[in-house]
Amino acid sequence: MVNITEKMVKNTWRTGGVRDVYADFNELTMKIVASALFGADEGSENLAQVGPAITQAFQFFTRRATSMFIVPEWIPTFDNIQYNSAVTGLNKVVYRLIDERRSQLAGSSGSKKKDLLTRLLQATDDDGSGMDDQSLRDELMTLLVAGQETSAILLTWALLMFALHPHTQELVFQEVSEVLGGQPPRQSDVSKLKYLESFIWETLRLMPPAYVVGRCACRSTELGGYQVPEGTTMLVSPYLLHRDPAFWPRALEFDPSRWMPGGDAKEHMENDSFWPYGGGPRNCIGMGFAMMEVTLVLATITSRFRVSLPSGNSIPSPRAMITLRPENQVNLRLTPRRQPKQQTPGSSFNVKQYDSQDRREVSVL
Ligand code: HEM
Repeated sequence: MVNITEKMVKNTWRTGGVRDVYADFNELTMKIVASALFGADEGSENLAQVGPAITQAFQFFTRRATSMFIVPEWIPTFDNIQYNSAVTGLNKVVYRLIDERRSQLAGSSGSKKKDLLTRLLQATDDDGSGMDDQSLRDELMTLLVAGQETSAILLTWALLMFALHPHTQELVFQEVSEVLGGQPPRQSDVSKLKYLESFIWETLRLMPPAYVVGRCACRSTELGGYQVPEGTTMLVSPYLLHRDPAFWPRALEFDPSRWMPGGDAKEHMENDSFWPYGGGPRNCIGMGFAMMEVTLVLATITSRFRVSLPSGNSIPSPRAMITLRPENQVNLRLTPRRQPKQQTPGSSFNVKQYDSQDRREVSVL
């Protein structure tokens, strides 16, 4: 994760300037998730084919989700033809990857790759049988689709929050400098970056990428005084829940310190008024991956750049599609920071330096 982010920062963002961070994060999270799932290397032909095909399939579903009339997929409209060709392209790449890896693992030297594909290919049922190609393809595609865009959106809203609440950005910078001592972040640093974690929870509270979560009643029941017939789909909105003043004091205020020790937010994780990753036994399987990814990416970026909204630009707004994604481009200014001298990592960071004068409600979003 860090290597891929460092490459983006060194190659694409090197001199800073104004960038559409939403586009950059979509590319970045595609590379990260593809590398974790099937070891697709940056610049590889496989990755070059998967990225655009996923984007095309997503655009199709987005248009579908917001369209009044749904044309069955077998009718050869322009949209359907494009979608079917994207799926065919994706299948071709994923089946080829599975084939190649199967052969490598069967060969005498095995495969050095320790990604999810290798692990799934090595997994067996109690009767000794492994997964067939279609099940493998379905697993990989589910994780790729569920794990790429959501993380890109969260990273985008996080950078926008940095720009809108500069004092939180400086606090993250101080903590990151203190903990990392000028070195790139490592997995073991994640648990030490408490303020950054709080910042991410607060971004997820106000701007949850999965703004709505569905449940289907498997039998008729009564819920909150309403009769719910079997088969009914019900939608719960984390977006509304997280902004409800009945559950959240100062609900519209962006205040990461509410998640710090002594703050009042953590109890909401237990009382079901905080649902950015859903809830119950079918909650998000990728939560740990996403939190690690977003922490490492933000730590890498914060130590190198100050993020701001270019003067004269309006605040980018969200659009509730399948996910709560930015309506348009999210152009932010990245100003390179002077690199701090390498120092011994420490832990004297103190959130009491928090300056409340600069708090601002996010009702504009
Ligand atoms: C910021 C990033 C992410 C957010 C906000 C997010 C959010 C969610 C939400 C709200 C659900 C529905 C849970 C429910 O119905 O209770 C979900 C399901 C799921 N997510 Fe994520 N997710 C993220 C990242 C990821 C990643 C990185 C992966 C995998 C690499 C992933 C894989 C999945 C899968 C497979 C499911 C379906 C689980 C099931 O039905 O059992 N997600 N996610």
